[in-house]
Amino acid sequence: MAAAVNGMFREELRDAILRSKVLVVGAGGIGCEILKNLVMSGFADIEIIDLDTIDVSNLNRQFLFQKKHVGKSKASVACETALTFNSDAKVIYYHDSITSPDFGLSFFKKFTVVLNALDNRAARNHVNRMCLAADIPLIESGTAGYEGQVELIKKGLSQCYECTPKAAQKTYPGCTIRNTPSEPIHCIVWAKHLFNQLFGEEDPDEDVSPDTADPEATGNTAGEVALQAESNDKGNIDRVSTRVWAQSCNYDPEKLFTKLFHDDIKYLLSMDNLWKKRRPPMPLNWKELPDGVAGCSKDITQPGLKDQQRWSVSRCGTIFAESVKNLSQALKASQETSPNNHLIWDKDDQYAMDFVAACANIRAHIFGIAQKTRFDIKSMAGNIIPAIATTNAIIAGLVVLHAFRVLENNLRACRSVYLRLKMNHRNQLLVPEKAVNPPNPQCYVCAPTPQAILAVDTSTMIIKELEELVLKNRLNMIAPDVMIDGTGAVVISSEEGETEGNNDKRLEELGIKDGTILKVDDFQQNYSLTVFIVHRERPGLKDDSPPFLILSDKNALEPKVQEKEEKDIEIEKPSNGQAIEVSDTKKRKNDATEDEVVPKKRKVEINNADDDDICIIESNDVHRISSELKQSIPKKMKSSEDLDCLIVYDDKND
Ligand SMILES: Nc1ncnc2c1ncn2[C@@H]1O[C@H](COP(=O)(O)OP(=O)(O)OP(=O)(O)O)[C@@H](O)[C@H]1O
Ligand SMILES: [Zn+2]
Repeated sequence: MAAAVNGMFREELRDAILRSKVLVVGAGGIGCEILKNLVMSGFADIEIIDLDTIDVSNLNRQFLFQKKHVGKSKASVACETALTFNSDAKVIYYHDSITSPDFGLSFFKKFTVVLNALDNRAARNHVNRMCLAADIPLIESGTAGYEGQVELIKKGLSQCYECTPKAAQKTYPGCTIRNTPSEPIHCIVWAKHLFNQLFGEEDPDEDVSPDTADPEATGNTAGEVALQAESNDKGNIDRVSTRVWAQSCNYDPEKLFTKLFHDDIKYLLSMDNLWKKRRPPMPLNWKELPDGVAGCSKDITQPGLKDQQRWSVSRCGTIFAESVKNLSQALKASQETSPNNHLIWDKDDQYAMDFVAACANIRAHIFGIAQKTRFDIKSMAGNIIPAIATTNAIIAGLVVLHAFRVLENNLRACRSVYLRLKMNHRNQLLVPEKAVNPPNPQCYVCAPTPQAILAVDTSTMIIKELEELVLKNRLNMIAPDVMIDGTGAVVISSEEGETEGNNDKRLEELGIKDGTILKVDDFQQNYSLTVFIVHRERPGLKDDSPPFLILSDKNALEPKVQEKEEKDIEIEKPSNGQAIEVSDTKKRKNDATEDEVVPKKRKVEINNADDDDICIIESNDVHRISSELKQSIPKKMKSSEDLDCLIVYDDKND
C-alpha cells in the first residue's frame, strides 16, 4: 500500500505517515470512516477502541459493518474489514472503554496523534485530559445531522475540550411541564416523567402533579381549595406517591386516566391566575373520549404507516389502557425477583413508547396543543438527531487531513473547521476558524495550575455529594482523591474502603469551610485541581437554588496589592468567574461569565444517551442564582453583563 500512495503525498509526509502510530477512539459513524481513510492513505500502525457491539441500526452508515456482524464487537469488525483494504497495515483493536484504567498515561504516550470519534461528553473529557497529560495532539470531531466540526487540541497551543463553556442543553421550566405546557415537547417530557413515576425509577423531582409552588400561581389559594375539595379516594398525589396510589388501585386504567387527565386538570383550572392570559385546559372524561385529533378538523383517515398517523383521542385512550396493562404486568414480574426492580424507559420498547405517545397526545389535546405522530414523539423523546453518512464522511476526511498537518508538524494550520448546513456569505460550506484558538488561561483543566472555586453551603453538603455531584458529575473526574491543604487530611480516597466513613459527614464536620483549599487528584486522568471553598448559605432544603456553583477564574484568587495584608476569605471569592462548559454541544460560547450548576433535583434525562439529556430548570432559578452570586462577588464586579448569561439555550448536540 505504501507503494500505492507513493506519488500521492510528498515524500516527507508519506514517510511521516509510515512512521506514525495512531489511536482512533470510537468505531461508530465517524470512526469507521476515519479508519478506512487511514488504511487507504498508507497509515501502517493503527489502534482502535470501541466499547460497543454492532447494532442493526448502525448498518446504514457504518460501512465497515454488515448484517452478519450484528452483535459483534465494533472495534474488532472495523479492524477486520479495514485490513481487507490494506493488508499491509497493522491494526490492533480493543473492545473496551477508553476510560478504563487499562488505558493510562503510558498507553497514550505511545501515539503520534489521537483521533476522537466519540459520541459522549464523559469519554471526550477523559481523552482530552489524557492527551493533555501525555502531551499528544488530539483531533476532536463531532457531527449533528448535516453539521459537523473538527478541531485540534494540543497542550499549550490550542483550546482544550474543556476550555470554554458549551451551550446548555435544552431546558424547560418545571412549572411549564407540570402546569402550563404549550408545546408538544412539554407534554412528551411530562409523559416520560409519568412513566418513571408509575413504572420506572421514582424521582420526586420528576413530579407530574400540578405544581402549587408555581410563582405565577402564587397568592392563589384556589389550588389548595380545590385540593381539599377533590376526594382523596381518587388519589391525592400530593399526599401519596403516584406509584403507591396506582398500585393500590391495581393500575386500573380508568382510575389512572381520570386522576391524570380529569382531576388533576380540574385542579390546575382552579389555579386561575394561570389561565388569565392562556387558553385553559379541558379535563377529559374517560367515558367520552373524542374521536377528533388536535390539529385536525375531524377524525380523518390518515395516509401513511401506522407510526406516522396521528391518533384520535379515543385511540390514545385505548393505547393508554393497553400499555398500562402490559407495563404494570412487566413491573410486577420484574419485582418478583427483587422488590426494588423497576422498568427502564426505552424508546424501542413497544409498550413504553406507546404509553408515552398516548399520554403526551392526550395531554396535548387537553391543552390545545397539536398532537404528534408516534414516530415524531419517538424522535423527540429519544432526542434522536439523524446521523448522516455524508456528514460523517466529510468530517472523517477532515480529521485525517488534520492528522497529516500534525505529522508535518504544521500544527498552526490545524484551524478548527465547521461543516455548515447552508453556505455562509462567502459561499462556504466548510468554514475554517481564522487561526488556532489559544488555550483559555483560566481553564480548570489545561491551565498550568488548574484551579476552581466551589461556592457551597458547607453546613449542608455531605462528602458523598462533594464526590458524586461536584467532582464526578460536574468536574468530570473518574476516581478523585481529596486532601485538605495544610492539614493533609484525606477526606476522599479512590481506594475502596479507605474513607467510606466520611461519606455522610457534612463538609464543615471535616473542617471544610469558607477559605479551605482542597487538593484534588485524579490519578486515572493524571489530573490535579486546587479547589477553593467559598461558603454560601442556602436558605433551606426546599430552596430551589443550585446546591453549588463552580467558578474557574484563578485571578479572582489572587489578592490585590492593598489586600495582601488581610489574607482572608476575600481571596477565595470570585471576581470574574470564567464560565465552564455546561453541555456537550460542540459549539463553544465565549461570552458566559460564570457557571451555573443545575440542582440535581431539576435535572432530567429524557433519553439514554449521556450527551443528550434535557434539563429542567426553574426559570426563576437563574435570577436567584444571579442575586446570590451578586452577594458573594466583590462589588467592583457586579455588572449585569457578568451575571445575565448563566444559561445559554441551544438545541444542538454533537
Ligand atoms: N468510553 C468509550 N470508549 C470507547 N468507545 C466509546 C466510548 N464511548 C462511546 N464510544 C463509541 O463511540 C462511537 C460513537 O459513534 P456514533 O456516534 O456513530 O454512535 P453509534 O452508537 O454508533 O450510533 P448511534 O448513537 O447513532 O446509534 C460508538 O461506537 C460508541 O460505542
Ligand atoms: Zn482547557
